[in-house]
Amino acid sequence: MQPDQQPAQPAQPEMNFYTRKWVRPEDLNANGTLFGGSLLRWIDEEAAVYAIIQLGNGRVVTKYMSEIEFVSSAKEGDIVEIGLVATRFGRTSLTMRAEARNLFTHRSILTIDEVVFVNLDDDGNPAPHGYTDITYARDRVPATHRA
Ligand SMILES: CCCCCCCCCCCCCCCC(=O)SCCNC(=O)CCNC(=O)[C@H](O)C(C)(C)COP(=O)(O)OP(=O)(O)OC[C@H]1O[C@@H](n2cnc3c(N)ncnc32)[C@H](O)[C@@H]1OP(=O)(O)O
Repeated sequence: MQPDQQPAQPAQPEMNFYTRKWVRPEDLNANGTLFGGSLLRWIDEEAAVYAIIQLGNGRVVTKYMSEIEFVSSAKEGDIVEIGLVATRFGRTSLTMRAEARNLFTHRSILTIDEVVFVNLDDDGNPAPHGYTDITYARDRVPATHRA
């Protein structure tokens, strides 16, 4: 390697935007734009499904969300895309990064650097999940939810 060359950085896993939500009248705030509570509910649900698929356990709970800044909004009839990517597999937790963006304007609506879910046992206590990396298959879907 030449002295002025930087070592290659490990590739960051790409964020996938699987979910699209149509902004309905009931999702609006008094300003006539997307109600933040609706968006956070969609993100929490999406993160729960993502965590279940990654950790192979239907019993996961939201533990922590880092700072949230709404940088733009959406209006009635817009489509909001929600993206997630796992950034850290802990012992009992999974940390994800989330982004919501407006499909029509391509503008980011918000990003959340850390959304932490905890894997629970049958008694509701944190339990080791045993995973260290992202699956792109459906191989960890809990047996109770497999066809
Ligand atoms: C395909 C199949 C579909 C199936 C079908 C789908 C249905 C899809 C339905 C979706 C539906 C929506 C579902 C939404 C999910 C809720 O809305 S859950 C409701 C809101 N959340 C709660 O009620 C949780 C309340 N909190 C608790 O019960 C306890 O705090 C917990 C979670 C049991 C953890 O207890 P604790 O004493 O903090 O445990 P502790 O061992 O200290 O920490 C556990 C882990 O959390 C981490 N942690 C603790 N504190 C923090 C913190 N402040 N920040 C970051 N990490 C932390 C620790 O570092 C540790 O991680 P690891 O190092 O082990 O990896």
